[in-house]
Formats: sequence, structure tokens, C-alpha cells
Amino acid sequence: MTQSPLLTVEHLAVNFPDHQVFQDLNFTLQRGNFLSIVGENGAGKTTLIRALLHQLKPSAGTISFFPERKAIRIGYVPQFRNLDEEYPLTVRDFVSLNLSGIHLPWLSRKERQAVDTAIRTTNLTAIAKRPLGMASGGEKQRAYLAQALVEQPNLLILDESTASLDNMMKYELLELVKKFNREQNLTVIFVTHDLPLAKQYADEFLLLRRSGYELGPIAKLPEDALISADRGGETSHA
Ligand SMILES: Nc1ncnc2c1ncn2[C@@H]1O[C@H](COP(=O)(O)OP(=O)(O)OP(=O)(O)O)[C@@H](O)[C@H]1O
Repeated sequence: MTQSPLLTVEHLAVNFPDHQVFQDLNFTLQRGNFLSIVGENGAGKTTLIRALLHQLKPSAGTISFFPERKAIRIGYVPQFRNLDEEYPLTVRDFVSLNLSGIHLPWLSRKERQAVDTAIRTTNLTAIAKRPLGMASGGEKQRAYLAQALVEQPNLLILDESTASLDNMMKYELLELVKKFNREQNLTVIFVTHDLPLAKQYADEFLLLRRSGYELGPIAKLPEDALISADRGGETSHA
């Protein structure tokens, strides 16, 4: 199959006044690939995602999207945070939140259909009218996924979205994401500390360490990926 890049990162560096998070980071993400970004706490995973989302200006290097940034819609699923039981929006309203008011104060027919599709494909139809605050942890995360999918993204970023979900819910969420990845060629970036989950679903990994980074097919993810390299170990660039 011919590969076509969705984004390339070249010679990327991010420095904060008191320290350097990473430098000379280089990788390409091909369309339809499922990349897992792993690394110990403080290695720079969130910083990299913020740079990809243009929320942070790199100190050096470039991030290029193809054919151009404007053509790429990015869906974002955040870390699980337990919404208050009193959270008043229904699951359906929550899923349509980013659409409301873009063109009109109400949803167009096409937008309503997109919401219905997102709700159906994330298995939320039965609870669509329920307040989101009353949903289970897994259902809440599926609602975030549906909210990200409703805009038909080309790139889906899961930012520790499975942290604090129980095992069954984690696998349920990732099964769904993998289905979109396979069936719709959705490109996925999955930031996680959960190595077994990354190994089961990702195609490749980017391992950030304080002393460098490694890239490779997921089968080659080092066993010590989450162990600090500050103990004197050198990390090679792939
Ligand atoms: N705005 C900022 N100013 C200064 N330092 C920052 C800023 N944002 C992040 N950092 C520091 O940069 C380093 C990388 O942080 P980052 O949040 O990217 O790590 P992470 O790999 O996502 O960690 P975790 O797994 O704990 O979420 C950390 O040492 C953090 O304290």
C-alpha cells in the first residue's frame, strides 16, 4: 500500500525557561496509522501534543501537515475526568456541543445526522437522552469520543483518555477507536502510560525519554519504556 504522510515533525525542540523538554525530534505520521506516544511522567508527551495542536510555539523545528494544516480536522479526546452527577447536558447535547452555533443557533439536518451517526457508532443510542453526569465512566469517555468524531476528523488524538477507566472500559474504548482507524482510515495518536494497551492497538510507537527518543513498530516497544533513563542510560534515535 502506498503511504502518504499526514504530518511530519522535523528538528522539533521545546524549551521552557528553566529546562529543555526535547530537542531535535523527528518523525512522520502516515495517514491511517495508529501511533502510540509513551514515556515516563514529565517526558514531554503533553508538550508535544500541545505543539501539534498549535497551542504552544516550538523553540525550533517545524511541524507540517499535508496537504496543509487547514485541510486537517483534528478530534481530541481528553483524559477522563469524572463529570459531576449534576452535569445537566444530555449525552446527545454533549456530543453536539462543538457544532451548536457554528452556522446557526440550532443544528442543520446534516449536523443532526452527523450527531446521530456518532452516537450510533459509539454505542450510545440507548442513553442518548440521559444526562451525561449520570453515565458510567466508560460511557462518558465514549461521549467524548463521539464529540470528537462528529466533526469527521482526519486525525484523532487520545490524550491519556483511558487513564482511570477500568480494564473492560479501556479495551471497549480502544476497540471502537481501532474500528474507526481500520474502517475509515482514521489516523490516531494515542498518548498513554498503558504499555499493554499500546501494544495491542497501535502500529508504531514514539517513546519520549528525558535523554532522547525512540521510534519503531509497536512490537519493538522496549520493556523499560516507562523506566527513567536518568540512571545513566543513553537513548538512541531510531
Ligand atoms: N508551561 C510550562 N512551563 C514550564 N514547564 C513546563 C510547562 N509545561 C510543561 N512543563 C514541564 O515540561 C516537562 C514535560 O511536561 P509534559 O506535561 O509534556 O510531560 P508528560 O510526558 O505529558 O508527563 P505526564 O505523563 O506526567 O503527563 C515537565 O517537566 C513539565 O513540568
